[in-house]
Amino acid sequence: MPLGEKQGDKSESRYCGVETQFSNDMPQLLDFNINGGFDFVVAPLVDPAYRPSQEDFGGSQSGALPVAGSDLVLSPAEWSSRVVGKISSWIDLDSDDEALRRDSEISLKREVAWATHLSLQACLLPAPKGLSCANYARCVNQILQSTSNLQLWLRIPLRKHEDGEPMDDQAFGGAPMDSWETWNSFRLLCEHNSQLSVALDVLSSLPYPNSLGRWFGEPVRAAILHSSSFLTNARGYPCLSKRHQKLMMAFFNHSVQESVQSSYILRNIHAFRSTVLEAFVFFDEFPLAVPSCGWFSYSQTALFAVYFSLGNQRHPLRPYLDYIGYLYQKMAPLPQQEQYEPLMDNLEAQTYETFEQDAVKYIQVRAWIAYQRAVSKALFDRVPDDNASTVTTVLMVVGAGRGPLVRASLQAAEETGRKLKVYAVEKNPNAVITLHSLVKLEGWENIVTIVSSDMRCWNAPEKADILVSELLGSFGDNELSPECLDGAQRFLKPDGISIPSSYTSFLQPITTSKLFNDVKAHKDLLHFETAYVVKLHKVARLAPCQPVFTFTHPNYSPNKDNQRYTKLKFEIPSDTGSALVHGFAGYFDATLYKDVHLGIEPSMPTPNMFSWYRLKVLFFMVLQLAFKCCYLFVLFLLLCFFDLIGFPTVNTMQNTLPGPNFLHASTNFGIAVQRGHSDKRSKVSHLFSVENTSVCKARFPLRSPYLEMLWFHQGSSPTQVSTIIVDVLLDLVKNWHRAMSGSVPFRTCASCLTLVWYEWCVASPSPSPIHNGKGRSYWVGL
Ligand SMILES: C[S@@+](CC[C@H](N)C(=O)[O-])C[C@H]1O[C@@H](n2cnc3c(N)ncnc32)[C@H](O)[C@@H]1O
Repeated sequence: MPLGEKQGDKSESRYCGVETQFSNDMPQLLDFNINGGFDFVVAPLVDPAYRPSQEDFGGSQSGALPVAGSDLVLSPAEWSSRVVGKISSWIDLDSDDEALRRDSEISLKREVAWATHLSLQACLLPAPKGLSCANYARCVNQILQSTSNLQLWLRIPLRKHEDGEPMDDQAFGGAPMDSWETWNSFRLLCEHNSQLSVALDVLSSLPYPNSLGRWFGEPVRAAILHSSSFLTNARGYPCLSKRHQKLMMAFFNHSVQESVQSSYILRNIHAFRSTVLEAFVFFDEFPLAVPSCGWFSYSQTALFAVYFSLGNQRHPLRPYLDYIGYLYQKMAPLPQQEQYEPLMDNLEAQTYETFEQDAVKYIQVRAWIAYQRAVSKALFDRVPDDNASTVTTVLMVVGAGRGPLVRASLQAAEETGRKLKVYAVEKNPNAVITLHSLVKLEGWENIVTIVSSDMRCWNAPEKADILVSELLGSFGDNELSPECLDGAQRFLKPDGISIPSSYTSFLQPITTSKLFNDVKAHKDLLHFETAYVVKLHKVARLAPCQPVFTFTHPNYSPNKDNQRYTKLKFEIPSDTGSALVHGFAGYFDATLYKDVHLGIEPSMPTPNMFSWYRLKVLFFMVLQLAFKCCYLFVLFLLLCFFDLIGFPTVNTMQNTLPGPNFLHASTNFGIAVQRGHSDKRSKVSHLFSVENTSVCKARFPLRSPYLEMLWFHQGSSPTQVSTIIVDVLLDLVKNWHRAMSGSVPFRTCASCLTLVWYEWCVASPSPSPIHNGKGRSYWVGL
């Protein structure tokens, strides 16, 4: 039964399963639990008492696996939609016991092969038993290479040893202090395979919030809630602590799965029940199906009988299920915009393109309003009331596009009662056609002059009082606004006003397995060097944003230079633990004029603005309702008029570091960023990327995890693409050399570290690659 049907809810967080013991009667097992309200079972596929080595001593004469029924006992649809295979939990591939290790490997492979044969969607892998999981990961990686549809969920206890806490290394087989590190090692050894994800065991005590936050950037497919994590309320029903509730909500919101285990509740009712069932709450895409009827296996029958005798036909875990359903229902209804989010994750989908078009339109609507306010304020400052009817202000919209800023400027003039003369400068001839028809349509011929030209080479007939432009990218300057405006400011009066007057870019390190895997799927470096505009959703923001570059206009500095270099040091909260930086989120904030801002930097409250996310929500809600209720539309317009709705911001993932940019950030780290123009053909930089960081950490301790990044920006033409080059501190490079030259096997080394030399060629249309000796060489396309 889904936890709740919410309008527009397509999330994976609505389904709830139950972990069962081994039963050789799958139909009965399924029937009992589905009738009990669960959507699926997580069931062992093979008798846990079985060991492959028994066969050597005649333990199994048949050669067949002691499985939970043949493939024919359930329909293919039931196997696929109702059963998650639980791989034998005794498996320990890193055991010192040779026989156990060998049995483990054989069993793991056989059970997964059986699950594949049954067409299961997923299997739950047991948690790594100890600190070392290299052989386990190697074996899983091998399996993943030959499986295409099966998802493997690695069970990981949600625990991290905090300072001052007593050590409890017995739990989960002596798992390490920070289970995130176990997961990180494992997935790195499995090369970020997208079929490998996490099933988090949520225990009664939770790590600190910052360390919990790391999981939101990880592919958590299931959360397993243990009944021991529940409290009992005054009426005797199970409930969760505030912290657990908050975590659950966060999981729901991230479409992460949550799971609950039930030993506590069952033990309260009847001793043996604690070994019978464990409850899961899953948020997954298991389709609903009408379960077939059946009867119960011995243990299930016994359990059921006890319930009958208690006069209670409910599943013993039903109160827990109901409580989770209640929490889910308690969440605010999903905004309509959320329906589009999955589309936004996939930048290449046509549906995303369609949605993006709408979002862009809305962003523009909001921008125009902010621009109108900025122009109004500038007009008030420029022309005193007494001169309003006599002085004509010359305003140039440079990069006019299809005319929205021309319209915003004329509306500002009307609003302030100032006289305006507008030049609309646009280099795109197609947009100029639209501009001409707009001017004709609106009857602006006497006020607006259209100039079809590049602003940098246009000879203006007169100088402007106000220069209005919107050439900003999501990372501020990345669409070459500084270079264009520097070219245009020669036709701004010395005391003239530029709108925007300044803008700043921001960076923030993030963990985001999802986006990383999407980029990695392209299997080339080019995609790692691309900046993506995405809705950041499944990300862990590891440290607060930091400002990167600021540009101010007009810029009359004698040494005007758009090259920039800065170093950023990110402070990761001390209770976070280790973290993996997949990339950086980029943002901007622009001052249009005085207190009028446009921005998407999340932590900086921009006056009278909402985030893009919330505004997008507002837009879709209001627009749809407007068709139904005119007054709401009027309300929307009023809000716009009084600027109570701010400009929508676009959250952006700027994958600004080229290559797979990993940095094991168990301590704070920094990057250095340079922006600018280089015409030296001989300019060679080093790109250092650290992959498989835990291995890297173990073999080459990064004494100073400090990454230097040089960012060169093609400064001359907006039509040319800029490139980003990373330089790395020498000690990191030395580590790499040391690894290459000896002790470490090449393969391991190559998967850990990649050192690439770039040549950055401004002039050459086909830059020549520089060979880096033992490493790979790449082209840098400009
Ligand atoms: C981001 S769009 C903004 C368009 C419009 N102002 C709006 O708000 O919809 C930037 C516009 O500037 C134009 N543009 C960019 N560089 C230019 C240049 N050097 N000279 C003239 N127009 C330019 C582009 O063609 C594009 O139409």
